[in-house]
Amino acid sequence: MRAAVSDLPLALDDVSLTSGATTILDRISLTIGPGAPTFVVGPNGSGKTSLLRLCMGLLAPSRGIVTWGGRTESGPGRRAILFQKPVMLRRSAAANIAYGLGHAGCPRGDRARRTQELLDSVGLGALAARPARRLSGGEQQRLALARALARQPEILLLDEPTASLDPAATRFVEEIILAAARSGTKIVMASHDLGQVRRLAGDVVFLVRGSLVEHVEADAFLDRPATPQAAAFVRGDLVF
Ligand SMILES: Nc1ncnc2c1ncn2[C@@H]1O[C@H](COP(=O)(O)OP(=O)(O)OP(=O)(O)O)[C@@H](O)[C@H]1O
Repeated sequence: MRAAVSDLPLALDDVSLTSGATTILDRISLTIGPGAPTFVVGPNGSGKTSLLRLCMGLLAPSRGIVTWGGRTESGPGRRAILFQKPVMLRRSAAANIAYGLGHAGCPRGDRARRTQELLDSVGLGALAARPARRLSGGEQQRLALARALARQPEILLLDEPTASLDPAATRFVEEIILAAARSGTKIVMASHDLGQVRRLAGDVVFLVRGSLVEHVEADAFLDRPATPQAAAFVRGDLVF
């Protein structure tokens, strides 16, 4: 199922995104390589979702270029993206996964077995027949992760996947994300949650009002922020 070419490194070179007179992202240069999860962090409206959409190839920059493994083509490649509120098909949990597998080119004869494996891997093996839309928020997020992982992405972009989950559900989702990272999937994840940054992140991309303020190791960001904005954000002060 995997293509031979790599989408890594994912690089933004002097990238801006504008809409009319509004600058959403302002001249960002950034290289994301393989390894531990990269976290995109910043206040509301700082451009995290827009950056993830650019990284997926869902948006084209207004200026600059985005490259995947040195290539500018923005086809679906080896990437998957998961939004905060996943959209489930009006079918069973299993059918949602099977649909993802079909899209990924999984042979029909292998789909039932792979579906069960993926459901088991996110703790939903017993809920295969449950209509997906009747699952709890945390279960739906786990199902969405399994559906995204069905495509065996090289890069998995996650937009605040635990934002509306309680601590137990958050922990479950974090474990799935870590397992994916350990098995070689590059995670690029937007989050507001500094505890989550400490638990999961390798490096941090810190945005304020569409500008890249810091791109550093997570420990450095949390313990030795180099800019006043990052220091204020880490302290929990309001950053505009
Ligand atoms: N198509 C668009 N047209 C105009 N402005 C937009 C568009 N998309 C996003 N914006 C604006 O760009 C800014 C960044 O939005 P974005 O959703 O990327 O930020 P975010 O950091 O993900 O925010 P949040 O943390 O609230 O989800 C916001 O002020 C938003 O209103």
